[in-house]
Amino acid sequence: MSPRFTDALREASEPDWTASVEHRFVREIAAGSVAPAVMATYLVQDHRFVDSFLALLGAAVASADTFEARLRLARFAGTIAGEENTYFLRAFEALGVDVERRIDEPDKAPTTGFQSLMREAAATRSYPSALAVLVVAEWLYLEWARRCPEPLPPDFVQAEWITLHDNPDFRDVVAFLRAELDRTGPAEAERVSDFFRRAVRLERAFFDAAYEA
Ligand SMILES: Cc1ncc(CO)c(N)n1
Repeated sequence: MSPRFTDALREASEPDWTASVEHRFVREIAAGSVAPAVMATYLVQDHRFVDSFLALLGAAVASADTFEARLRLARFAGTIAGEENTYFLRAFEALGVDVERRIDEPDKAPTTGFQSLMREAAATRSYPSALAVLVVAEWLYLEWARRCPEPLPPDFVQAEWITLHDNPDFRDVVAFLRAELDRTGPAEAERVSDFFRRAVRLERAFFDAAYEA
């Protein structure tokens, strides 16, 4: 039996995939021991990631080939714009990150890298290319969050960052995105593989960057 298209993509993205889901950040957040300064640096950068991610999700809404997919993607965009953005604002408050810092802190290289990768994927106006980057972002995050054993850390900033990426609705989103890429990706396998590979490399670098002052 041939493997699923998305399983083959993940396999081809090693060793970066495993280095990401087993990253120091993941081990620390599972234990509730991410230093507040690291968490603040990470979340300031990630809020900008989410901005570009939403733009890419919009491109996927526009390029999807079925009404069902458009509905599912649009509902997911609602979750990010609502629940997830509210988490960021509560976390910034708890960590003492003010608006000036959120605006003034320079982008780190992986943040810039993601912004341009997502803009490039959106500009193709190809649904599978947009999906390739979306699948990496959501599947890889589910895979690390799933590995965090109970009990959750007492600090809500760390606990909710885990549960935002491991809950029934999020699992459903990942299953949907993977199924869509399995269905539409093989027709553009070369371009899709390239986007997937580059996105996984950036995920690893994004975690690394949280530890660089
Ligand atoms: C860098 C990064 N990758 C994936 C996700 C999940 O959307 C995120 N919030 N940030």
